[in-house]
Amino acid sequence: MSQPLPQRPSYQALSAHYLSAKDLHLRDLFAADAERGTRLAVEFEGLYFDYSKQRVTEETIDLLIKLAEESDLDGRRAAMFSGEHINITEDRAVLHTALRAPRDAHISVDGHDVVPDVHEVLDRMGAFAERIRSGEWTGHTGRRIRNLVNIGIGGSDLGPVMAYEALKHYSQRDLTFRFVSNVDGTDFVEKTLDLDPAETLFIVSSKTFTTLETMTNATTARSWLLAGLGSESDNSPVAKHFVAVSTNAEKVAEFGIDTANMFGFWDWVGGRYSMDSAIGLSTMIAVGPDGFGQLLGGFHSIDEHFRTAPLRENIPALMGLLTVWYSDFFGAQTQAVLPYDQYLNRFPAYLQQLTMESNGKSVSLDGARVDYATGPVYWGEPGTNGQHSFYQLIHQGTLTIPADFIGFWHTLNPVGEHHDYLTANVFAQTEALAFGKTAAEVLKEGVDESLVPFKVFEGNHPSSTLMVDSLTPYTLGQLIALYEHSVFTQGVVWSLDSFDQWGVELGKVLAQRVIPELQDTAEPQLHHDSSTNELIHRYRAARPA
Ligand SMILES: O=P(O)(O)OC[C@H]1O[C@H](O)[C@H](O)[C@@H](O)[C@@H]1O
Repeated sequence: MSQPLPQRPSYQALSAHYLSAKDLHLRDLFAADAERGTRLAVEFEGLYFDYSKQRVTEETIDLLIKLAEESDLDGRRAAMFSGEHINITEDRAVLHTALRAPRDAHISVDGHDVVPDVHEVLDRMGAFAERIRSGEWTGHTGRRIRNLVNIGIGGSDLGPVMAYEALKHYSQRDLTFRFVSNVDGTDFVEKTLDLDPAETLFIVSSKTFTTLETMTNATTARSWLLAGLGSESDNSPVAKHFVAVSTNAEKVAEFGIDTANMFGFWDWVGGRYSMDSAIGLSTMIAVGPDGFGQLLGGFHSIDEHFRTAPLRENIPALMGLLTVWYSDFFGAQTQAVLPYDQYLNRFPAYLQQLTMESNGKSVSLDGARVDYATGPVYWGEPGTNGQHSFYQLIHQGTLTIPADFIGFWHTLNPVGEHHDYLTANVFAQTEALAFGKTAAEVLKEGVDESLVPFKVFEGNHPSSTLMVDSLTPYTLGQLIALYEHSVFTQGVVWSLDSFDQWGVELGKVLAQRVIPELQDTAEPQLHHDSSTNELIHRYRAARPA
C-alpha cells in the first residue's frame, strides 16, 4: 500500500506549490501564454476536454501526475480491471468494467470467466426487450404492454431514470416509462394514476431484493395490479406483469415473481455502477438492444482510454486529480456539474450517488481516520436554468466552486437559433468565471463610483469545459464512464474504499426500530433521546386511528 497521503513527497510538493499557485490569476496565466487554451486540452474520440480555465500551471499538472503515480494509480487500476477484491470491506471484486466488455474478452473473478455470464444476461434482456417493443409480450388479459414502471431506489433507480431522460430522443415513443423510488406513497400513486393495469409491466429492480422502499412499492404495485384486474384472490396476473432484476433469486421467488422472468447480476457490480447491468432493462426496452449496445460501447471506450492513455492525456484521471487539487489544497467543498442539454436534467442527481456514495468516507483503507479532505459535494442543474438562480454565488460569492461545463457541438432538436444561444452561454459563462471584470473595466463603463465594488467580478473561478459531438447512447456511456473513473482516481489518491457504503446503514437500522413504535396500538416504551421520543409521540397522536 502507498504511504499515507500527507507523507507522499508529491503531496508535500503540492502543498508548497499551492502557496504560490493560489495567488495566480487566470487572467495572468492566459496573458502569459498564448497557447494555454489549446495546450491544456485533451481530445479523445470526439470528446474535447478543455481544462485551461482551471487554476493550474504545468507544474501543478506534473505534481498531480506524480501524486497519482505515488498513490499507485497504475497498480490499483490494474487490480480493478483484473477482478481483484479491491472492495476490501466487503471482500468483493469491482468489475462494472466487465459489464461492457466485448463478447470475446476474458475477465475472471476468483478463477471464473464472467464475460459469458454478462452476455448471456444481455442476450436474454435483448430478447425480452424486443418482445415488449414489438407487442408480442402481452399482459394477463391479452392486451399489449404500453407502460413500463421501474421500481427501485438508489443505484436501482437513478441510472435508469437518468438514462431514460437522457436518451428520450432515441426511445420508442409509444411506450410510457415511469420510475417509482420513494417510500412516500405519493410517488407510487402519482406515477400510476393514469396507467391501465392491463397494459402495465413492473420491473422490480433491487440488487438485494430486501430494500424497504422497493419491497414496499413492489407490494403496493402487486395489490394495485390485482385490484385493477379484479383478481384480488388470484395471483396469476403477476407472471405477465412483473419481472425482477436482482442478484437474489431466492427473494425474487419468495415475492412471487417467476425466476424465469428474472434478470440477474452479480455481487461485483456496485449499485451505483449497475446501470449497464440488467438494472438497465428499462433503458434497453426504451432504446432497444442496439441502442443499449451502443451505450455499453461508449462506456467501454472510456474504460480503454482510462486503462491505457498516459495520465497527461487521460481525461478521467485528469478530472479526478483536479478534484483532489481543489478539495485538498483550495478547501473547495463542492463540485458543480452543469450540463447544457435538457436531456441531461437528471445527470447531476445521478452523479451525486456515484460520487458521494463512493468517496464520502473519512477512514482510509488501513482503517485510520484521514486527516485530509475527501469527496466533495457534487451538485448541479442543466444550463441555462442554473444561470438564473445559483450562478450568482459562483461568480461573486466567497466560495471556490470548481465547475464542469458539459456542452454539445450539435443539438438533437435544432429549432431556430436555440442551440447557438445555449452554447454561447457555455462559453460566456466559463469566460466570465475565469476572467471576471476589474474595477477599471467597470469604471470605464461609466458606472457610478459607489456601485463599482458591487459590479466587480473577481474572476479566477475554475472550470473545465467538456464538449461532446452530440448526445447519443454511445456518448452518454462515455460521459458516465468519465465520472466513474474520475471517482476511482480520487479514491485511489485518498486511499479510500470507494465501493462500500456503510454510511447508509445506521439510518436504515434505526428506521426499522422506529416503525413499530409508530404503529403499535399499545403505547410503546421509548428509549430514544428526548427529541426523537417527542417526535414519535406527536406522530402517534396525529396518526389516523
Ligand atoms: O438495489 P438495492 O439492493 O435495492 O439497493 C438500492 C440502494 O440502496 C442502498 O441503501 C445503497 O445505499 C445503494 O447503493 C443502493 O443502490
